[in-house]
Amino acid sequence: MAKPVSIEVWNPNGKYRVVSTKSMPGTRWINLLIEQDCRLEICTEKKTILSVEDIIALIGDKCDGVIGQLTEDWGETLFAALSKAGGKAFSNMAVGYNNVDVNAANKYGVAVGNTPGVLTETTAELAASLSLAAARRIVEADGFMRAGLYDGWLPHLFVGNLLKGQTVGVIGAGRIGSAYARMMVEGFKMNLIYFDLYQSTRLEKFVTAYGQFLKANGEQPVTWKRASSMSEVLQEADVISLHPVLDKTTYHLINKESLATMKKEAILINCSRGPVVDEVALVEHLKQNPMFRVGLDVFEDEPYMKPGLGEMKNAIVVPHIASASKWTREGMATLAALNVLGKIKGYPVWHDPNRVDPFLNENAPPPAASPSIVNAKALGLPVSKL
Ligand SMILES: NC(=O)c1ccc[n+]([C@@H]2O[C@H](COP(=O)([O-])OP(=O)(O)OC[C@H]3O[C@@H](n4cnc5c(N)ncnc54)[C@H](O)[C@@H]3O)[C@@H](O)[C@H]2O)c1
Ligand SMILES: O=C(O)[C@H](O)CO
Repeated sequence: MAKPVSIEVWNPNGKYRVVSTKSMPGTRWINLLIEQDCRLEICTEKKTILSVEDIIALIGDKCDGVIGQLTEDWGETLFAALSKAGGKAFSNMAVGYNNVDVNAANKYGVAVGNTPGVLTETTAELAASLSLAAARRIVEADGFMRAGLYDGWLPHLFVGNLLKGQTVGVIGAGRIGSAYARMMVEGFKMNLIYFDLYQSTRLEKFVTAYGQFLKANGEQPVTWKRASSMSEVLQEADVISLHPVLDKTTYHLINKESLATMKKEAILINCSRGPVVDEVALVEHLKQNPMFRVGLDVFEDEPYMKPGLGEMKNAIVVPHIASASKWTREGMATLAALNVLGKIKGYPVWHDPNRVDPFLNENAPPPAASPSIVNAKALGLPVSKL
């Protein structure tokens, strides 16, 4: 028998019971649900990561939909429990859904939502921040200053890397990877090399046009190259940022062998998912190559770091905050709530998950659709014609 879990209740007499496993930023998502006759229960348990047992207790005997988090294990057990309680809607409050077994959701006919687009620029900005912080050794220098070690300007003090004219490498040039590439190319006049399973024509066009602009103004034009393999990117780039989805093709993409092919003074950024990098191999590489630097937002066994990582001066580590801007987090909450609401109300699925702006406009009612359902096709859900 699962232990009861503490909750806060909104609109107790609502017809549809929706559960959110965490409190989420903003109030728009709450209002949108209660205006549409939902009784909303928000879990108020103090512990950060809820167990499967906790979530089963939250689902209870009758539940129409759940908004969950990327830290939760949404597999067979939870989808079976949700389906038994009459629920057909789940949404992660995240764009990544590697914590969700979509096949299990399909088996129980549960729609799985995610929150693309609203976090693209925010996440790319954190990847750019880590790139700059690593290149210019900002965290090390800050620690030095606070420790009272600064006793005057010196020619060799915290010398780092100039980005201008260097090559930025992007692995996974989807929404976030492309936004990051544009920031680094336009902001720092870096050349681009990227690897993705698909061609990113818009990104290529952008770099070409910016290169032409620079040339017309008497500056060195920036260039782009689509690599035919990931190893080409690792060998050629000075700064490499990882932005693929996590699946079996990207697990430990960066490992002992691939690290060995990178430049000794390269910078590696990971704002995708921890297991894309073999963290044990990375720690060893950082020890052997003091001029190699990393900026990590995600870790292989979150919330833990592999032994030794926290002591490395050439590593910058932050706690999975890439999407943590107020606008983005409130928007993620809105999209997640609307994914669940849309399925409960029988709305179609939005036609383009890359263009979710209409759902984020606070001055207008959202479209009658679920913004992004990743298994819409498998479940045969209708698509909005708007
Ligand atoms: N750190 C964070 O807080 C944070 C925030 C947002 C997203 N993310 C992660 O970033 C990922 C990407 O998000 P997005 O919105 O850009 O998704 P996206 O689907 O637009 O982009 C992912 C890209 O990866 C590519 N890809 C897939 N397999 C590949 C492979 N084997 N090699 C190279 N490229 C491959 C895809 O073709 C696609 O272009 C998410 O899945 C999530 O895990 C993390
Ligand atoms: O996948 C995601 O959305 C992130 O990891 C959290 O923003």
